[in-house]
Amino acid sequence: MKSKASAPAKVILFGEHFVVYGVKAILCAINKRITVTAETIEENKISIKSNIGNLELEPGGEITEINSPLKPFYYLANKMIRSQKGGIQINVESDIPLGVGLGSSSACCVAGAAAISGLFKKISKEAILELAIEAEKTIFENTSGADCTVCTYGGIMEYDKKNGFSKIESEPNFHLVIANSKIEHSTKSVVEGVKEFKERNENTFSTLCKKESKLVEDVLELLKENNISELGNKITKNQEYLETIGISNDKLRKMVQIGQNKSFGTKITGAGGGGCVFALTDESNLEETMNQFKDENIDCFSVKIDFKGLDTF
Ligand SMILES: Nc1ncnc2c1ncn2[C@@H]1O[C@H](COP(=O)(O)OP(=O)(O)O)[C@@H](O)[C@H]1O
Ligand SMILES: C[C@@](O)(CCOP(=O)(O)O)CC(=O)O
Repeated sequence: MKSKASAPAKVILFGEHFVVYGVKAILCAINKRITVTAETIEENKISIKSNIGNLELEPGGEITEINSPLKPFYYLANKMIRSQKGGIQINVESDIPLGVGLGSSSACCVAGAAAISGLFKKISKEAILELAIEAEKTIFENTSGADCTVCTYGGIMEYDKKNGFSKIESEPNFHLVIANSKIEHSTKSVVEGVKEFKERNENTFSTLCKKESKLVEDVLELLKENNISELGNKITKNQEYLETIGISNDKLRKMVQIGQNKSFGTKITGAGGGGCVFALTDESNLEETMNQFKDENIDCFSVKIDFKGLDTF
């Protein structure tokens, strides 16, 4: 028996960090994917193969004792296999760069949850999402669940901690150029740095939260109108707020400047401190924007919104 699923990467378009303090963020899924194939096997083992390494263990192991980036897959396989005889072989194929804020971990957990559960029974998307969030918590306990949600449902969504997510139904036709600083970041430590900034600058931070909230409300209107150039101005504004809270650095600032030359607006996406920036473009300035990064030897690629989300085969 074989089961296969794939899930997309994601970008935070607006509101990272402020979302931690209750402000609404806007995220979208992008057309880079992780595909997971699961197969039942006769041997009593869980075997995981990926481009980042392999893991082979018997079922029934203690999850807290496993020290491997492939732990979420083991968690899922172990949970689904229960008392059944035999084992599971899992194969992971990815075109999402890892550890740079594009949600490779969430895509793994969502595709993994769907492929592995699919070996035993058909479950709803809601149930797959729930399983995926449980699996993601084995590597990042404090996940808000926003990343797994957008990987599951695809498209663009607004998200806040209190009300959860709500899909944005407009389908803006933009391209994002993603440029990778190749500096891996630790979301946890960057988030801690922002907390320290907040404690030292309570008034400034509270003003920024209000400004970000207003910006996000404006963006929701602009998305309905598909007003790309004005959306670009909001991206530039959002980047200023991210600079103020100290999550940028020389390399990211340089990359933002390069993106600004030809795109409608460029900003950091995700935690910052490293990771990626994205530049908003359409057909008219996509190539020129890509060339700006390439001329400076910065790794970049273009993506579109993925409206499909989780796909099962
Ligand atoms: N190709 C892959 N194969 C197996 N696991 C992967 C792969 N890509 C990502 N992962 C999982 O996701 C983790 C990276 O997640 P994280 O550091 O949060 O970065 P990101 O911002 O890309 O989600 C890895 O440690 C691993 O657990
Ligand atoms: C900084 C933050 O807003 C986003 C982090 O994004 P990422 O892990 O870099 O994809 C933290 C969070 O929302 O939990």
